[in-house]
Amino acid sequence: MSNRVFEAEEVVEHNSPKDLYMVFEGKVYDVTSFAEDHPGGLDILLDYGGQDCTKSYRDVGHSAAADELLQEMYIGDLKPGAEERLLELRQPRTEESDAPSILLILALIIVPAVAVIGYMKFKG
Ligand code: HEM
Repeated sequence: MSNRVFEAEEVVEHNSPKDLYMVFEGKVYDVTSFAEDHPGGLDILLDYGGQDCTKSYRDVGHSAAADELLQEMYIGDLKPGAEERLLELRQPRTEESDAPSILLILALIIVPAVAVIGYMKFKG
């Protein structure tokens, strides 16, 4: 069976924590299931979501165990020569969730609370 070949256009779409592809040495890996457990953190992986991580992966000096893990997540090959196209298509990171941030929730509680307290003090 021949390996699936991915276009750069397809790989770049997979750049969120729940759908995360990465390219290493011309091969495409679906690291979604592992991303949350990455010892180096999810955040650093998201920086390479849908992108080539060959250099950074090597620079960290990942262990043979890490290499094996990576092989288990292999899903196909990047179209030959498409690395440059990947960079051209680089998209802004997709954030973890579209739920409102904790800061926003706090602001929504604190602002009315301060307003009510202020009003009560003002009334005497
Ligand atoms: C794409 C698949 C990846 C896999 C399967 C993977 C796997 C692992 C594993 C198993 C470790 C534990 C140490 C070791 O065994 O070497 C680790 C550590 C680490 N990884 Fe990755 N990694 C991946 C990608 C990356 C990328 C793209 C970066 C970006 C720079 C990165 C940064 C790190 C860092 C900084 C640590 C060290 C964490 C620490 O010891 O505090 N990893 N990774």
